[in-house]
Parts: sequence; C-alpha cells; structure tokens
Amino acid sequence: MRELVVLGSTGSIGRQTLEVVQLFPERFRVKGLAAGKNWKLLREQVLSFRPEAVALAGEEEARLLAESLPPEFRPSIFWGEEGLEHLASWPGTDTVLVAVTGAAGWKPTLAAIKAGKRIALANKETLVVAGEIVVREAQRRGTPILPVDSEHAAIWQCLEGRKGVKRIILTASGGPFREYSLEELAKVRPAEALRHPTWRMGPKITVDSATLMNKGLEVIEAHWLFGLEYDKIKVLIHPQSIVHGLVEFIDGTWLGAMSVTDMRLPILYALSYPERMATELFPLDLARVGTLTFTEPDYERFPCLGLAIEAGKIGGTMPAVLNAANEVAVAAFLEERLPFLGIPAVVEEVMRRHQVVKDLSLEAIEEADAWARKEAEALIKRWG
Ligand SMILES: NC(=O)C1=CN([C@@H]2O[C@H](COP(=O)(O)OP(=O)(O)OC[C@H]3O[C@@H](n4cnc5c(N)ncnc54)[C@H](OP(=O)(O)O)[C@@H]3O)[C@@H](O)[C@H]2O)C=CC1
Ligand SMILES: CC(=O)[C@@H](O)[C@H](O)COP(=O)(O)O
Ligand SMILES: [Mn+2]
Repeated sequence: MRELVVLGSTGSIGRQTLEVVQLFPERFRVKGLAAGKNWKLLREQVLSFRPEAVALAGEEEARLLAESLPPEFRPSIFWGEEGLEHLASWPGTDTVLVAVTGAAGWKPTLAAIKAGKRIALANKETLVVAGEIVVREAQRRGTPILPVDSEHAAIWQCLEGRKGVKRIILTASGGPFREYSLEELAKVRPAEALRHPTWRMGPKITVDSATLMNKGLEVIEAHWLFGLEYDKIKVLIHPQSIVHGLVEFIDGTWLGAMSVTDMRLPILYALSYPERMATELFPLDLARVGTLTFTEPDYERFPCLGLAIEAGKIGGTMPAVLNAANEVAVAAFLEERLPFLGIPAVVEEVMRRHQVVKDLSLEAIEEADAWARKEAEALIKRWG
C-alpha cells in the first residue's frame, strides 16, 4: 500500500490523481491533501478520502473548511507556505505527488525530499526554479524524483537502464495557434488560448502551451531530471500528441513512448513504479489515429521556447527569473491586461535586466523571483 500526500489536489492533475487512487484502492491510500483557495472542493475530497491532514493557502479558507466539517471527519488543518511544507513531510507517508502550479511547488518538494519521501513530480516549475538544489538534495539522499509530466514520463520509460543515448526529443502539440501568423497571434484572446487542441489542463499551463513556454520549461525540466546538456535535448512539433517523448541512441535507433492523451496514465505509472498496473482504461487505436506528423518548432512566432532554453543555458537565477516573469505575464494576459505577444516581450525584457547570480542558494532564488515579479508588473502597467 502506498501512503500518499497530494499537493494541489483540487487542480487538474490533483483531481486525476484522486481518480487513480479510487481506481486502485487496494494499492493507494491518501493521507494528506493540500489545495490553494478551493476549500469547498477540498471539503468534498476530505469526506471521500478521510486524510489525516490537509492544508490550504490562506488562514481564512482553513477556518471555513474547519467550520464546515463535522468533528468526526475533521483532519489536522494547516495553512500558508508552512502548511504546505508540513503536509509535504507528513509522517507515515511514502510518496508526495506535487501538483500545485507555478513556483509554489519548489519549497514543499524540497521539504518532502528532506523528509525522505518519494516525489511524483507534475510541477515542472520546481525544476525550472530550483533544479540544481532540488536534484542535488535528492541525489544526496537517494530520493527518487519520478516524472509525471507526460513527455518526461515517456522519456524516462524509454531510457530505463539503457546506455548509448545520443539525445532526447520532447514532443509539443504546438498549441491552439500552431499555424497562426504573427499578425493573428497579436489579436488572440484568453478564451482562444485556453482551448488546447489535445489536453484538458489548468489555465496557466494551457497558456504556456499556446506560447510554447511550456515546452521551454520542459526542456529545463528534462535537463535536471535526466542530467543531459541542452544540446542533447530537442523539441519537435507533433500535433496529434500520441508520441510523448523519444530517445535517439548513438547507433541510430530511436525509442518512443505512445499513449492516448490521458494524464491518469503517467500519474498511475509514477505512483506504482517500479510496478506496472494492468488496466484497460487507456486503449490506443493507432489505425484510427492514422497519421503521426513531426515538424521543427518556429522560434520566431513562439519566442518563449528560445527564451526558456537560453535561461536554462545561462543557469543560476535566470530560470527562476524567466519563470516568475512568465507567471506574472500569463496572469496579466488572462486578465486581459497584456496582449498574447506581450508575454514573450515581458519575459525577454525582465531577463535582459537581470543580473544573474550563478552561485544558487534558496535566498538567491527567492530574491530573484520577487525582483522579477516586480519588474514584470511594472512593465505590464506601462504597457497600456
Ligand atoms: N494539467 C496537466 O495535464 C499537466 C500539468 N502539469 C503541471 O502540473 C502542475 C499543476 O497543473 P494543473 O493541475 O493543470 O493546474 P491547476 O491550475 O488545475 O491546479 C493547480 C493546483 O494547485 C493549487 N495551488 C495553486 N497555488 C497554490 C498555493 N500557493 N498553495 C497551495 N496550493 C496551490 C490549486 O489550488 P486551488 O485550485 O484550490 O486554488 C490547485 O489545486 C503545473 O505545474 C503544471 O505545469 C504537467 C503536465 C500536465
Ligand atoms: C500533458 C502534458 O504533459 C502537458 O505538458 C502537455 O504536453 C501540454 O501540451 P503541449 O505539448 O501543447 O505543451
Ligand atoms: Mn508536458
């Protein structure tokens, strides 16, 4: 039996994780749940899963949750950053699935690693912001970081135990604007950006897919997960989203992993690893898919991809700055305070102004993150 903590249980990945738990109740038990603001959904989850402890982002939401639960159903309730870290290191649990969104993920992930938990990692921003520190700590303690992100889960399965890797290839759907001109991109609205062609996900990652920032973040994620230099990580546009990741070996052999677009599958694999669970839930009919296509990405129409790779190569605090500026710009785009093409423009300008700290520390990350958010907000204010 795996005893789990799910951070971000009210989100897209969190809810799908709980579906996986319900499918295999003899294998997985939920001991802790953490969410941001949605205390009403967390309440439903508490009643269904009866965790020992929960956390919410704010004290007020934590109070509302406590008051809404009958005493016999009431778990220990925490809040704030500390609450999240408390849940991440909850005693008697072995695996923490990190599915909060954005930079909120890296500190609880580090806390979970320090407490000796296996990490099932959906929150790619953890490795973007603090990959060097998080991976070093996990290696020092022998704690596995198991990828949930679909491309990395695919590549992980292709790599397992194999030698002679030449490079890895992350596929990208290309997002809803794959064939748009720059003139068309200038006019797109949030509702269009939120219509992903192949996946149903939370709003931030869906906008990142539309700008290709998601793939850029995933290149940095792959660099840290697999210990590969950036020139060994390639991106290909694959609109069908059937092949999630590929590995090219030194003799010219390629291995790829395919599946339907259902995140419950990589979640299940990360939770059950090293076992593979038998299920008929994810049938793939390649004859019905018919055609699989692959093309090179366009770095001019989608500059976020290149900016992320550049930030990854520079290293130090630059990826944290890229991530923070992007989070602020995406939020402003969703609130219609910034046009779609303003997202790469803001990220690029904040990166240009940043003085990189190469010797990474927790304090340096926090300082760079806060600085980048302020710079990005100031640029957006002046935009209109
Ligand atoms: N969705 C997908 O298919 C995929 C997602 N990922 C990655 O997984 C992560 C989650 O994505 P997704 O599920 O789509 O996102 P959602 O926006 O759907 O969910 C985010 C979750 O994080 C919680 N949350 C946000 N901020 C905080 C905070 N400060 N403290 C505690 N909890 C917080 C939210 O709580 P609440 O709603 O209660 O406020 C919610 O439960 C992202 O890093 C994303 O890149 C990776 C691959 C695929
Ligand atoms: C499901 C998943 O892993 C997402 O990261 C997905 O890959 C996003 O789609 P894009 O390929 O469009 O970025
Ligand atoms: Mn992905």
